[in-house]
Amino acid sequence: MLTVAIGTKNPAKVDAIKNGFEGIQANFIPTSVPSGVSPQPFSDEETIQGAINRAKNALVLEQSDVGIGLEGGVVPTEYGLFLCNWGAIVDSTNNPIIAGGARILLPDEIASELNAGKELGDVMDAYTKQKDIRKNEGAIGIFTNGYIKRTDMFMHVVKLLVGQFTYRR
Ligand SMILES: O=P(O)(O)OP(=O)(O)OP(=O)(O)OC[C@H]1O[C@@H](n2cnc3c(O)ncnc32)[C@H](O)[C@@H]1O
Ligand SMILES: [Mg+2]
Repeated sequence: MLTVAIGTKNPAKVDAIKNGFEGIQANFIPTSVPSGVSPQPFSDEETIQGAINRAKNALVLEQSDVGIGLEGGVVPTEYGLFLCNWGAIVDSTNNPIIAGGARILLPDEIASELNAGKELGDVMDAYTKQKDIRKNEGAIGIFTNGYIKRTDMFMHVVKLLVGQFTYRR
């Protein structure tokens, strides 16, 4: 059976990966690996690099057939600060395949906290007076009023990855 190393133990990401591998029998191994980028990535490039690093680190650590990494970040634009999300999938033969997720603008009061150096996960917990928003509906779930939760958004990314991966194989 295909072994898939997952470069995180965050349940919002792990569930997205398990559900995104629709129709494929696989053994999933969530594992803690370094992203190799800052805890709060601040560009598409840095967020992509984090996703690729997680995928490669997980593959090597677990000696699996496939490694997969998901990374959240933000991107400053003239419209404000966007949430961004990226994923990467690797096997031992291929260059990583990458795919991006939905993006929405963060409210200015959240953006200013991030610009001051805080991590979105911590800011969201303080803003909502809840714990571990990042492991549950996420910022995207809060600001879309629950219409798109973090795991839904990441599952879409995972399907983009798995689809490209199986097409090329
Ligand atoms: O355990 P890991 O896999 O690291 O999961 P994480 O929730 O920290 O996720 P990322 O490292 O990919 O996200 C980078 C930062 O952005 C935060 N973040 C990203 N998306 C978020 C969301 O939708 N809701 C809350 N925090 C989010 C997260 O807490 C980190 O501070
Ligand atoms: Mg993190």
